[in-house]
Amino acid sequence: MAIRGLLSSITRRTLLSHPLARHASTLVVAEHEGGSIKAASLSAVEAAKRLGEENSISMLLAGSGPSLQEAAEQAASCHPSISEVFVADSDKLLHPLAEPWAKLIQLIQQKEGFSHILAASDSFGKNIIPRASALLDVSPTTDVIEISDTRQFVRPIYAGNALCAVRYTGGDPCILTVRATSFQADPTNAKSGNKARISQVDLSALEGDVIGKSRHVSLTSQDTERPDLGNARVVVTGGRGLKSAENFKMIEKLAEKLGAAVGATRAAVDAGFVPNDLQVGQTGKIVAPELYLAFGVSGAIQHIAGMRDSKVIVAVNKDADAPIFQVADYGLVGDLFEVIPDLLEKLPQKSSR
Ligand SMILES: Cc1cc2nc3c(=O)[nH]c(=O)nc-3n(C[C@H](O)[C@H](O)[C@H](O)COP(=O)(O)OP(=O)(O)OC[C@H]3O[C@@H](n4cnc5c(N)ncnc54)[C@H](O)[C@@H]3O)c2cc1C
Repeated sequence: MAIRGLLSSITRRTLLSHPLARHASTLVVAEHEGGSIKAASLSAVEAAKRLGEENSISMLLAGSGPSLQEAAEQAASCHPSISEVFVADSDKLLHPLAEPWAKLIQLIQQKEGFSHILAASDSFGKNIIPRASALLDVSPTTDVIEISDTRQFVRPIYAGNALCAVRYTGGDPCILTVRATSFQADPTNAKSGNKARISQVDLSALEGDVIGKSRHVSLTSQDTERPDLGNARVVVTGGRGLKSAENFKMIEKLAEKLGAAVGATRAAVDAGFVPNDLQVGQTGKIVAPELYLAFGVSGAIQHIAGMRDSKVIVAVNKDADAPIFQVADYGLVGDLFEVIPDLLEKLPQKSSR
Protein backbone atom coordinates (compact mmCIF):
# COMPACT_ATOMS: atom_id res chain seq x y z
CA MET A 1 0.00 0.00 0.00
CA ALA A 2 2.70 2.52 -0.94
CA ILE A 3 0.44 5.45 -1.62
CA ARG A 4 3.04 7.89 -2.92
CA GLY A 5 1.74 10.41 -5.42
CA LEU A 6 -1.60 10.30 -3.74
CA LEU A 7 -1.96 14.04 -3.74
CA SER A 8 -4.97 15.05 -5.78
CA SER A 9 -5.24 18.44 -7.50
CA ILE A 10 -7.71 19.43 -4.77
CA THR A 11 -5.10 18.61 -2.14
CA ARG A 12 -2.46 20.56 -4.04
CA ARG A 13 -4.74 23.57 -4.11
CA THR A 14 -5.36 23.18 -0.38
CA LEU A 15 -1.62 23.05 0.31
CA LEU A 16 -0.88 26.08 -1.83
CA SER A 17 -3.67 28.13 -0.35
CA HIS A 18 -2.74 27.11 3.18
CA PRO A 19 -0.63 29.79 4.89
CA LEU A 20 1.64 27.09 6.36
CA ALA A 21 2.72 26.06 2.89
CA ARG A 22 4.66 29.34 2.82
CA HIS A 23 5.78 29.90 6.42
CA ALA A 24 6.20 27.11 8.90
CA SER A 25 7.25 27.80 12.48
CA THR A 26 8.35 24.67 14.26
CA LEU A 27 8.98 23.71 17.84
CA VAL A 28 11.35 20.77 18.39
CA VAL A 29 10.79 19.16 21.77
CA ALA A 30 14.27 18.01 22.74
CA GLU A 31 15.77 15.65 25.28
CA HIS A 32 19.06 16.33 27.00
CA GLU A 33 21.36 14.40 29.32
CA GLY A 34 24.47 15.49 31.17
CA GLY A 35 24.27 18.98 29.63
CA SER A 36 24.11 17.69 26.02
CA ILE A 37 21.28 17.48 23.52
CA LYS A 38 20.60 13.86 22.59
CA ALA A 39 21.48 12.82 19.05
CA ALA A 40 17.88 11.81 18.28
CA SER A 41 16.69 15.35 19.09
CA LEU A 42 19.30 16.78 16.71
CA SER A 43 17.83 14.50 14.04
CA ALA A 44 14.41 15.99 14.81
CA VAL A 45 15.89 19.45 14.07
CA GLU A 46 17.20 18.07 10.78
CA ALA A 47 13.67 16.85 9.99
CA ALA A 48 12.23 20.27 10.92
CA LYS A 49 14.59 21.85 8.39
CA ARG A 50 12.92 19.81 5.64
CA LEU A 51 9.62 21.59 6.35
CA GLY A 52 10.81 24.47 4.22
CA GLU A 53 13.48 27.09 3.69
CA GLU A 54 11.52 29.75 5.55
CA ASN A 55 10.68 27.54 8.49
CA SER A 56 11.68 29.18 11.74
CA ILE A 57 12.83 26.51 14.18
CA SER A 58 12.74 26.77 17.98
CA MET A 59 13.83 24.15 20.48
CA LEU A 60 12.16 23.43 23.81
CA LEU A 61 14.28 22.14 26.69
CA ALA A 62 12.98 21.43 30.16
CA GLY A 63 14.36 20.17 33.42
CA SER A 64 16.17 21.79 36.27
CA GLY A 65 19.61 22.80 37.49
CA PRO A 66 22.98 23.54 35.89
CA SER A 67 22.82 20.70 33.33
CA LEU A 68 19.69 22.32 31.82
CA GLN A 69 21.49 25.64 31.39
CA GLU A 70 24.49 23.82 29.92
CA ALA A 71 22.20 22.00 27.47
CA ALA A 72 20.54 25.34 26.55
CA GLU A 73 23.94 26.83 25.69
CA GLN A 74 24.70 23.83 23.50
CA ALA A 75 21.25 23.98 21.89
CA ALA A 76 21.76 27.64 20.98
CA SER A 77 24.77 26.77 18.83
CA CYS A 78 24.14 23.16 17.80
CA HIS A 79 22.35 23.82 14.51
CA PRO A 80 22.39 26.79 12.11
CA SER A 81 18.60 26.59 11.64
CA ILE A 82 17.64 27.10 15.30
CA SER A 83 16.55 30.67 15.99
CA GLU A 84 15.32 30.36 19.59
CA VAL A 85 15.75 28.02 22.54
CA PHE A 86 12.93 27.95 25.09
CA VAL A 87 14.06 26.83 28.53
CA ALA A 88 11.55 25.62 31.13
CA ASP A 89 13.29 25.33 34.49
CA SER A 90 11.23 23.58 37.16
CA ASP A 91 11.57 20.62 39.54
CA LYS A 92 8.30 19.36 38.08
CA LEU A 93 10.04 18.90 34.73
CA LEU A 94 13.15 17.22 36.09
CA HIS A 95 12.04 13.82 34.78
CA PRO A 96 10.35 13.28 31.39
CA LEU A 97 6.91 12.47 32.82
CA ALA A 98 4.26 12.90 30.16
CA GLU A 99 1.82 14.84 32.35
CA PRO A 100 3.84 18.00 33.13
CA TRP A 101 5.69 17.96 29.79
CA ALA A 102 2.44 17.75 27.81
CA LYS A 103 1.07 20.67 29.86
CA LEU A 104 4.25 22.61 29.11
CA ILE A 105 3.88 22.00 25.37
CA GLN A 106 0.24 23.10 25.52
CA LEU A 107 1.26 26.22 27.40
CA ILE A 108 3.97 27.23 24.95
CA GLN A 109 1.80 26.41 21.91
CA GLN A 110 -1.00 28.63 23.23
CA LYS A 111 1.47 31.49 23.50
CA GLU A 112 3.60 31.00 20.39
CA GLY A 113 1.17 29.35 17.92
CA PHE A 114 3.64 27.06 16.13
CA SER A 115 2.54 25.49 12.87
CA HIS A 116 4.45 22.26 13.67
CA ILE A 117 5.69 20.46 16.76
CA LEU A 118 8.29 17.71 16.33
CA ALA A 119 10.00 15.19 18.57
CA ALA A 120 12.13 12.14 17.91
CA SER A 121 10.27 8.86 17.72
CA ASP A 122 12.10 7.41 20.73
CA SER A 123 10.81 6.51 24.18
CA PHE A 124 10.95 10.22 25.16
CA GLY A 125 8.85 11.40 22.20
CA LYS A 126 6.54 8.39 22.24
CA ASN A 127 5.79 9.10 25.90
CA ILE A 128 5.10 12.81 25.68
CA ILE A 129 3.71 13.54 22.22
CA PRO A 130 0.42 11.56 22.40
CA ARG A 131 -0.62 13.33 25.62
CA ALA A 132 0.43 16.75 24.30
CA SER A 133 -1.55 16.07 21.09
CA ALA A 134 -4.62 15.12 23.10
CA LEU A 135 -4.38 18.32 25.14
CA LEU A 136 -4.09 20.35 21.92
CA ASP A 137 -6.92 18.35 20.34
CA VAL A 138 -4.97 17.29 17.25
CA SER A 139 -3.95 13.93 15.87
CA PRO A 140 -0.17 13.32 15.67
CA THR A 141 1.55 11.66 12.72
CA THR A 142 4.05 9.23 14.15
CA ASP A 143 7.24 7.51 12.95
CA VAL A 144 7.73 9.83 9.99
CA ILE A 145 10.64 8.83 7.73
CA GLU A 146 10.23 11.39 4.96
CA ILE A 147 8.84 14.91 4.74
CA SER A 148 7.34 15.55 1.33
CA ASP A 149 5.66 18.85 2.15
CA THR A 150 4.62 20.86 5.17
CA ARG A 151 1.60 18.61 5.55
CA GLN A 152 2.49 15.43 3.72
CA PHE A 153 4.70 12.75 5.18
CA VAL A 154 5.80 9.16 4.63
CA ARG A 155 5.67 6.61 7.44
CA PRO A 156 6.13 2.84 7.49
CA ILE A 157 3.16 0.56 8.10
CA TYR A 158 2.77 -3.22 8.46
CA ALA A 159 6.06 -3.51 10.39
CA GLY A 160 7.92 -1.59 7.70
CA ASN A 161 6.69 -3.73 4.81
CA ALA A 162 4.85 -0.85 3.18
CA LEU A 163 5.25 2.90 3.11
CA CYS A 164 2.23 5.11 3.53
CA ALA A 165 1.93 8.71 2.37
CA VAL A 166 -0.05 10.58 4.99
CA ARG A 167 -1.62 13.96 4.43
CA TYR A 168 -2.39 15.93 7.59
CA THR A 169 -5.68 17.78 7.19
CA GLY A 170 -6.22 18.91 10.80
CA GLY A 171 -5.64 22.29 12.37
CA ASP A 172 -2.48 23.72 13.91
CA PRO A 173 -0.22 22.50 15.24
CA CYS A 174 0.71 19.62 12.97
CA ILE A 175 2.47 17.27 15.39
CA LEU A 176 5.04 14.70 14.25
CA THR A 177 7.36 12.14 15.73
CA VAL A 178 10.26 11.38 13.38
CA ARG A 179 12.60 8.43 13.10
CA ALA A 180 16.09 9.61 13.94
CA THR A 181 17.66 7.08 11.57
CA SER A 182 15.95 8.77 8.61
CA PHE A 183 17.19 12.30 9.39
CA GLN A 184 20.87 12.04 10.23
CA ALA A 185 22.24 15.28 11.64
CA ASP A 186 25.37 16.70 10.01
CA PRO A 187 28.21 16.63 12.59
CA THR A 188 29.55 19.95 11.25
CA ASN A 189 26.32 21.78 12.20
CA ALA A 190 27.75 22.72 15.60
CA LYS A 191 30.60 24.58 13.88
CA SER A 192 28.27 26.97 12.04
CA GLY A 193 28.79 29.74 14.61
CA ASN A 194 25.01 30.06 15.11
CA LYS A 195 23.92 31.68 18.37
CA ALA A 196 20.19 31.34 18.93
CA ARG A 197 18.30 33.43 21.46
CA ILE A 198 17.67 31.67 24.80
CA SER A 199 14.32 32.52 26.44
CA GLN A 200 13.00 31.37 29.80
CA VAL A 201 9.43 30.05 29.71
CA ASP A 202 7.03 31.64 32.18
CA LEU A 203 5.83 28.64 34.18
CA SER A 204 3.33 30.38 36.46
CA ALA A 205 0.51 28.49 34.69
CA LEU A 206 2.17 25.20 35.69
CA GLU A 207 1.58 25.81 39.36
CA GLY A 208 -0.50 23.28 41.27
CA ASP A 209 -0.63 19.56 40.67
CA VAL A 210 0.41 19.03 37.04
CA ILE A 211 2.00 15.64 37.64
CA GLY A 212 -1.18 13.82 38.64
CA LYS A 213 -0.86 10.18 39.55
CA SER A 214 2.48 9.50 37.83
CA ARG A 215 5.64 9.19 39.88
CA HIS A 216 9.23 8.95 38.75
CA VAL A 217 10.72 5.93 40.51
CA SER A 218 14.25 5.56 39.18
CA LEU A 219 16.43 5.83 36.10
CA THR A 220 18.86 3.08 35.23
CA SER A 221 21.46 4.37 32.83
CA GLN A 222 23.01 2.05 30.32
CA ASP A 223 26.66 1.05 30.51
CA THR A 224 28.40 4.26 29.45
CA GLU A 225 31.38 2.33 28.10
CA ARG A 226 29.28 1.04 25.24
CA PRO A 227 27.92 3.12 22.36
CA ASP A 228 24.24 3.94 22.44
CA LEU A 229 22.23 1.30 20.56
CA GLY A 230 20.26 3.92 18.62
CA ASN A 231 23.38 5.65 17.21
CA ALA A 232 26.09 2.97 17.13
CA ARG A 233 28.08 2.41 13.94
CA VAL A 234 28.18 -1.33 14.65
CA VAL A 235 25.52 -3.44 16.40
CA VAL A 236 25.97 -7.06 17.48
CA THR A 237 22.62 -8.75 18.13
CA GLY A 238 21.87 -12.07 19.76
CA GLY A 239 18.68 -14.07 19.46
CA ARG A 240 17.07 -17.05 21.17
CA GLY A 241 19.72 -19.20 19.50
CA LEU A 242 22.10 -18.10 22.28
CA LYS A 243 20.00 -20.28 24.63
CA SER A 244 20.92 -18.61 27.97
CA ALA A 245 21.95 -15.36 29.65
CA GLU A 246 25.33 -16.94 30.35
CA ASN A 247 25.90 -17.68 26.66
CA PHE A 248 24.71 -14.18 25.72
CA LYS A 249 27.90 -12.86 27.35
CA MET A 250 29.69 -14.03 24.18
CA ILE A 251 27.71 -11.39 22.26
CA GLU A 252 28.78 -8.76 24.81
CA LYS A 253 32.44 -9.79 24.49
CA LEU A 254 32.25 -9.62 20.72
CA ALA A 255 30.59 -6.19 20.90
CA GLU A 256 33.33 -5.00 23.20
CA LYS A 257 36.02 -6.13 20.78
CA LEU A 258 34.28 -4.35 17.89
CA GLY A 259 33.42 -1.19 19.84
CA ALA A 260 29.80 -2.06 19.06
CA ALA A 261 26.43 -1.74 20.78
CA VAL A 262 24.58 -4.88 21.88
CA GLY A 263 21.12 -5.65 20.54
CA ALA A 264 18.70 -8.50 21.15
CA THR A 265 15.55 -10.00 19.72
CA ARG A 266 12.33 -9.93 21.67
CA ALA A 267 12.61 -13.69 22.19
CA ALA A 268 16.02 -13.19 23.83
CA VAL A 269 14.60 -10.40 26.01
CA ASP A 270 11.51 -12.42 26.96
CA ALA A 271 13.75 -15.36 27.88
CA GLY A 272 15.56 -13.03 30.32
CA PHE A 273 18.95 -13.09 28.57
CA VAL A 274 19.17 -9.26 28.57
CA PRO A 275 17.04 -6.25 29.63
CA ASN A 276 14.39 -4.99 27.24
CA ASP A 277 16.12 -1.70 26.42
CA LEU A 278 18.35 -3.77 24.11
CA GLN A 279 15.43 -5.02 22.04
CA VAL A 280 15.62 -4.21 18.35
CA GLY A 281 12.47 -4.30 16.26
CA GLN A 282 8.94 -3.12 15.79
CA THR A 283 8.34 -2.85 19.52
CA GLY A 284 11.96 -2.10 20.39
CA LYS A 285 14.61 0.24 19.02
CA ILE A 286 14.95 1.12 15.34
CA VAL A 287 18.59 1.01 14.29
CA ALA A 288 20.45 1.69 11.03
CA PRO A 289 24.16 1.11 11.76
CA GLU A 290 26.88 0.70 9.18
CA LEU A 291 27.27 -2.94 10.23
CA TYR A 292 24.63 -5.18 11.85
CA LEU A 293 25.72 -8.64 13.00
CA ALA A 294 22.94 -11.09 13.89
CA PHE A 295 23.67 -14.36 15.69
CA GLY A 296 20.97 -16.95 16.30
CA VAL A 297 18.27 -14.60 15.01
CA SER A 298 15.56 -16.15 12.82
CA GLY A 299 14.62 -12.86 11.12
CA ALA A 300 10.96 -12.50 12.11
CA ILE A 301 9.18 -9.62 10.37
CA GLN A 302 8.91 -7.70 13.65
CA HIS A 303 12.69 -7.91 14.16
CA ILE A 304 13.53 -6.97 10.57
CA ALA A 305 11.33 -3.87 10.98
CA GLY A 306 13.91 -2.51 13.42
CA MET A 307 17.14 -3.19 11.49
CA ARG A 308 16.36 -3.47 7.79
CA ASP A 309 17.92 -0.04 7.05
CA SER A 310 21.35 -1.16 8.31
CA LYS A 311 24.00 -0.58 5.63
CA VAL A 312 25.57 -4.06 5.82
CA ILE A 313 23.81 -7.01 7.47
CA VAL A 314 25.70 -10.16 8.45
CA ALA A 315 23.79 -13.18 9.75
CA VAL A 316 24.96 -16.42 11.33
CA ASN A 317 22.31 -19.10 11.69
CA LYS A 318 22.44 -22.88 11.62
CA ASP A 319 19.20 -23.03 9.61
CA ALA A 320 19.89 -22.29 5.93
CA ASP A 321 16.19 -21.42 5.45
CA ALA A 322 16.06 -18.81 8.21
CA PRO A 323 14.37 -15.64 6.86
CA ILE A 324 17.21 -13.45 8.17
CA PHE A 325 19.24 -14.61 5.15
CA GLN A 326 16.74 -12.88 2.86
CA VAL A 327 17.85 -9.48 4.16
CA ALA A 328 21.49 -10.35 4.89
CA ASP A 329 24.31 -9.05 2.69
CA TYR A 330 26.57 -11.80 4.06
CA GLY A 331 25.18 -15.03 5.50
CA LEU A 332 26.95 -17.90 7.19
CA VAL A 333 25.12 -21.17 7.80
CA GLY A 334 26.84 -22.40 10.90
CA ASP A 335 26.78 -22.95 14.63
CA LEU A 336 27.20 -19.69 16.53
CA PHE A 337 28.85 -21.61 19.38
CA GLU A 338 31.71 -22.32 16.99
CA VAL A 339 31.67 -19.08 14.99
CA ILE A 340 31.69 -16.58 17.89
CA PRO A 341 34.63 -18.15 19.80
CA ASP A 342 36.50 -18.27 16.51
CA LEU A 343 35.82 -14.58 15.88
CA LEU A 344 36.78 -13.68 19.46
CA GLU A 345 40.08 -15.45 19.00
CA LYS A 346 40.90 -13.97 15.61
CA LEU A 347 39.77 -10.37 16.09
CA PRO A 348 42.35 -7.96 17.48
CA GLN A 349 41.63 -6.42 20.89
CA LYS A 350 39.06 -3.60 20.72
CA SER A 351 38.83 -1.65 17.49
CA SER A 352 38.00 2.07 17.34
CA ARG A 353 34.39 3.23 17.71
C1 LIG B 1 3.27 -7.59 18.05
C2 LIG B 1 4.64 -8.21 18.05
C3 LIG B 1 5.74 -7.38 18.18
C4 LIG B 1 7.03 -7.94 18.17
N1 LIG B 1 8.10 -7.12 18.28
C5 LIG B 1 9.35 -7.65 18.17
C6 LIG B 1 10.51 -6.80 18.21
O1 LIG B 1 10.43 -5.57 18.37
N2 LIG B 1 11.71 -7.39 18.06
C7 LIG B 1 11.87 -8.74 17.89
O2 LIG B 1 13.02 -9.19 17.77
N3 LIG B 1 10.80 -9.54 17.88
C8 LIG B 1 9.55 -9.04 18.03
N4 LIG B 1 8.48 -9.88 18.05
C9 LIG B 1 8.73 -11.33 18.11
C10 LIG B 1 9.05 -11.96 16.77
O3 LIG B 1 7.85 -12.34 16.13
C11 LIG B 1 9.91 -13.22 16.95
O4 LIG B 1 9.27 -14.11 17.81
C12 LIG B 1 11.32 -12.96 17.50
O5 LIG B 1 11.95 -11.92 16.78
C13 LIG B 1 12.14 -14.22 17.40
O6 LIG B 1 13.37 -14.02 18.02
P1 LIG B 1 14.61 -14.95 17.68
O7 LIG B 1 14.95 -14.81 16.25
O8 LIG B 1 15.65 -14.67 18.69
O9 LIG B 1 14.06 -16.42 18.03
P2 LIG B 1 13.67 -17.62 17.11
O10 LIG B 1 12.65 -17.23 16.12
O11 LIG B 1 13.36 -18.74 18.04
O12 LIG B 1 14.99 -17.94 16.29
C14 LIG B 1 16.15 -18.46 16.85
C15 LIG B 1 17.10 -18.73 15.69
O13 LIG B 1 18.33 -19.17 16.21
C16 LIG B 1 18.84 -20.16 15.34
N5 LIG B 1 19.77 -20.98 16.11
C17 LIG B 1 19.50 -21.80 17.16
N6 LIG B 1 20.63 -22.35 17.64
C18 LIG B 1 21.64 -21.87 16.86
C19 LIG B 1 23.04 -22.09 16.85
N7 LIG B 1 23.65 -22.90 17.73
N8 LIG B 1 23.79 -21.44 15.92
C20 LIG B 1 23.21 -20.63 14.99
N9 LIG B 1 21.87 -20.40 14.96
C21 LIG B 1 21.11 -21.00 15.89
C22 LIG B 1 17.62 -20.93 14.87
O14 LIG B 1 17.88 -21.59 13.65
C23 LIG B 1 16.60 -19.82 14.74
O15 LIG B 1 16.57 -19.29 13.42
C24 LIG B 1 7.20 -9.36 18.05
C25 LIG B 1 6.07 -10.17 17.93
C26 LIG B 1 4.81 -9.61 17.91
C27 LIG B 1 3.63 -10.51 17.76
